[in-house]
Amino acid sequence: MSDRAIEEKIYALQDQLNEYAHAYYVKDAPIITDAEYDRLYQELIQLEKDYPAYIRSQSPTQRVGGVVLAGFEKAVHEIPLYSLNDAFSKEELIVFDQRVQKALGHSVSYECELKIDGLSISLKYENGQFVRGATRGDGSVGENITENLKTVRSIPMTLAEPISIEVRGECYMPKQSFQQLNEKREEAGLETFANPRNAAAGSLRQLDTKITAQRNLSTFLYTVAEFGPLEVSTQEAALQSLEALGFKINPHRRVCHSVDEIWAYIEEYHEKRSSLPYEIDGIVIKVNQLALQDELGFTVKAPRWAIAYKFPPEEAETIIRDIEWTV
Ligand SMILES: NC(=O)c1cc2c(=O)c3cc(F)ccc3oc2nc1N
Repeated sequence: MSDRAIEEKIYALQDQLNEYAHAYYVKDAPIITDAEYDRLYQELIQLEKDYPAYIRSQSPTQRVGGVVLAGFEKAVHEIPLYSLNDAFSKEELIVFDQRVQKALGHSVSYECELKIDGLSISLKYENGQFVRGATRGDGSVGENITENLKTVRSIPMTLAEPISIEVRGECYMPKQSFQQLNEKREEAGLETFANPRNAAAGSLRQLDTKITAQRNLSTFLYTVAEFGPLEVSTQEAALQSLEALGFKINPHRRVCHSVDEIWAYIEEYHEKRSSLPYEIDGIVIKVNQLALQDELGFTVKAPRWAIAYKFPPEEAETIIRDIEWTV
């Protein structure tokens, strides 16, 4: 075969395996069997060994890590990552809604999303290529964990469009992976992680990225640092654009038009919480229209156009149930 033909064969195989991985890790909808994927993957491993010149950074073989870092560099966030104000009752949501309506002079619709209990991350792309990944840190300066995030299979190395954009979201460890990891650590006499969030944080802070690669981390992206590159006018449309670009977006979101609708959504997912394959600690409620978000702006530490409703801690509910029982 000519060099040109070999190059084309290897690039085509890399692209094909990336498409299968996207279906599996981002869409949760595999299109071929694991055995078929492994067979093609082994074929690519052999071809890249024979022709290393054709190993591209976005090849699926580069997801397994292997870089051992000396430490993490600082990563400056040009656009700060804010935190959310919290609400713990329906009454506090009513106050939030009234404050929004008063500031805008009219009622608004809200995008409600599950509040994933993971680690905030920021992903930077230039002309469609992944160039930097960072933790939130203090909101202005985080840690550069690009090499670790390259091993997170749901994070695309190449976007569907060659745009330059910075997206933000949550990196998390699925509950099942968390249980399996702790079982292994227990057997090895290692300290176990307290919860999936700590396990995800510990996995992203590994200096040996081969270890990160084995932790089965995943992501849900939920916002862009600035909406310029996307021609969208609502949070819902922004999420659909991020999905079209190749990001993993949480499907359990809902546009609500009143606090009662928001509260119905909260009760529904408080019920469903234990059946989800990942931890959530509440619900995030955002003004859906992006122009209205801009009008409301931010306080020193948080957006005025969003609030996080936090579920009551589970153990508290157990105690209350026990007390009722003894009466
Ligand atoms: N954990 C989450 O699942 C989640 C977190 C945030 C934020 O922290 C957040 C912070 C802001 F300043 C603005 C919007 C946000 O939207 C968010 N949306 C989410 N779904």
